[in-house]
Amino acid sequence: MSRAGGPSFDPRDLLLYHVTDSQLSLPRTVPEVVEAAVAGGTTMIQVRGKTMTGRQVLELVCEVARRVGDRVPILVNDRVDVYLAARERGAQVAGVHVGQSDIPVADVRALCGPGAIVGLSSASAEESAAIAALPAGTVDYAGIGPVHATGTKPDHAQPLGVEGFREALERCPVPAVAIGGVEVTDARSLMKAGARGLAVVSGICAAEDPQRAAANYREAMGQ
Ligand SMILES: Cc1ncc(COP(=O)(O)OP(=O)(O)O)c(N)n1
Ligand SMILES: Cc1ncsc1CCOP(=O)(O)O
Ligand SMILES: [Mg+2]
Repeated sequence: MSRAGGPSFDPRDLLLYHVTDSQLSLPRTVPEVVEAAVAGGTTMIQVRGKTMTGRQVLELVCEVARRVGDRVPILVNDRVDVYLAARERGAQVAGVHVGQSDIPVADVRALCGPGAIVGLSSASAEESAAIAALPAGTVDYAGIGPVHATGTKPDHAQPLGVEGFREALERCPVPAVAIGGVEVTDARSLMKAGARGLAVVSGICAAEDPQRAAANYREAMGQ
């Protein structure tokens, strides 16, 4: 669907969605890891910096966008203000991902406009079903999880497992990625369950070779 104000969302971009983590990327920088991951087949990036200041996240988003913003969509985790400031600076940044406790997604859509890509987290069939009650075009995609327990998000909800993921996906009116402890060995079952893609933090940025890691996910997905 084409929307005024920016590029339209292509669900195929969800295929291998890398969410960044500065600590897990060490000793490499996030932009270094992102460049390697994109070379290996990552199709979308979310800059997530839970312990960083707004200023630090803004600088990071602009640097990541400068390096790969013309190749894959760059989203900002949580921070609508950072997204808007990055756009104001001319950075190629595509949207925002929020969760159930962040700024309500309808407000995110209103602030970012119709051209932004807006993602919402779901941790259950009920949260997925609630997306259908929102005005059409509010949410472009959902991040459903955690599939497995993960140390990357200490405050995560009860893990769904692949069967719980399938149930939450069945009620979801928008394309969805699986997130949370997703390893290469999960790729086939999650895609078979209907995931449009996999969202991965540590599996890519903590890997010795992030480019190879991204390529391994793509191979395991058969795409
Ligand atoms: C693709 C994707 N899905 C889910 C999340 C989790 O978002 P949220 O629940 O807001 O948690 P934080 O990431 O903000 O800790 C995500 N970031 N990306
Ligand atoms: C951001 C987020 N939301 C649910 S689980 C999670 C962290 C996923 O990280 P990892 O891929 O390292 O398990
Ligand atoms: Mg959040």
